[in-house]
Amino acid sequence: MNVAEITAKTKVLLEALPYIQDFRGSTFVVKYGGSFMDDPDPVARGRVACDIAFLAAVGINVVVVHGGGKAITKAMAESGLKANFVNGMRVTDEAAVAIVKRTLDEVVNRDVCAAIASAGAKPKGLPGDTVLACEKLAVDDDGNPVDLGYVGDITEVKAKVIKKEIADGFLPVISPVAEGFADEKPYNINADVAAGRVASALRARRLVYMSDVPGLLSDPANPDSLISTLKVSQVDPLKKAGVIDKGMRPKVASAIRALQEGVQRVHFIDGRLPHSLLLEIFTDKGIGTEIVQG
Ligand SMILES: Nc1ncnc2c1ncn2[C@@H]1O[C@H](COP(=O)(O)OP(=O)(O)O)[C@@H](O)[C@H]1O
Ligand SMILES: CC(=O)N[C@@H](CCC(=O)OP(=O)(O)O)C(=O)O
Repeated sequence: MNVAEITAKTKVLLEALPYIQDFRGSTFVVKYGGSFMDDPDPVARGRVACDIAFLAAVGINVVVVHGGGKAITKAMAESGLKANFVNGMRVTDEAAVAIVKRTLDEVVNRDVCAAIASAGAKPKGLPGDTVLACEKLAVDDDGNPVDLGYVGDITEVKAKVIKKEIADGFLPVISPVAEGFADEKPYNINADVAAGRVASALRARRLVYMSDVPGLLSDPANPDSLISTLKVSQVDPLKKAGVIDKGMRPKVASAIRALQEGVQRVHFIDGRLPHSLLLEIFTDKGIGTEIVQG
C-alpha cells in the first residue's frame, strides 16, 4: 500500500473519530422497515445489520424496532385474508392479530436477530408485548375517532426492561406488538409508532427510520424531490395536499411526538442505499429527511 492509499483509508477512519467519541454511551433507536427488509437481495439486508453492529461496537446503545408489514400481508393472503389499511394503519381483526403476532415474533424478529448476530453483535429478540402495554386505539393522528380492531395505542414502555438488556450487553430487537392493558391480549402497533415511543421512553439521542424511499418526497413518484428538512409547521399543509400519506402518516406523526418528548434528532433514511446508517451517523452530510421543530 502506498502513502496516498494509506492516507485515503485512514482519513475515513479519522473523520469518524469525533463522532465516535461524542456518541459513545448514547442511545439510538433504529426503525428497521419492512419495506426494504423484504428486499430479496440478502446483501442489502446484511449491510444494514453490519451498520447496526458497527454502531454497537463503538459503544452506542442501539435499540432496534422492526416492521414487517409486507410479511404480514403475505401471511394474511396465504390464510385467505385481505389486508386493509386506514391512513397507514392495518385494520386488524381477531384472526389477523394472531397472524400479525406470529409473523412478527416468529419470522421477522428471528430474521432480524439472525442478521445482526451474523454481523457480530449480540441481539436479544424482545416480543413487543413484553415491553409495551396499550389500550385499544380510539383516535387517529388527527384526533378523529377510529376503530381498527386489535390495534393498540401505547400507554407504557417498560424502559427498565430494555435498559437492563442493554446493561447486560445485549442489543434489544423489539417487535411492534403490545399487550392490552385491560384484556392482556396482543395488539398490533404500527412499527413507526412503536419506534417513536421507545425512543421517547429511552430519551434517545437519535431516532432513525430506515425505509425504501430516499426520505420524505414532495412528489412521492419522483425520488429526486427529497425534502431534506421538514419543519413541524409544514406537516399539516403537506397532509392536506396528500403529500404525507399512507405509510408516511404514522412515520411523521411519531417523529414529531418523539421530538416533543425529548428525542434530540429524528431522521428518515433510505435503507437501500449502501451503509446509509453509517453515513448518516458518522459524517456531517445529512442524507434523507431530518424532522425539526419550528
Ligand atoms: N411523500 C412521501 N414520500 C415518500 N414516501 C411516501 C410519501 N407518501 C407516501 N409514501 C409511501 O410511504 C412508504 C414508506 O412507509 P412504509 O410503507 O411505512 O414503509 P416502511 O415499512 O419501510 O416503514 C413508501 O414506500 C411510499 O410508498
Ligand atoms: C397497526 C399496523 O399497521 N401495524 C403494522 C405493524 C408492522 C409495521 O408497521 O411494519 P412496517 O414498518 O414494515 O410497515 C402492520 O400490521 O403492518
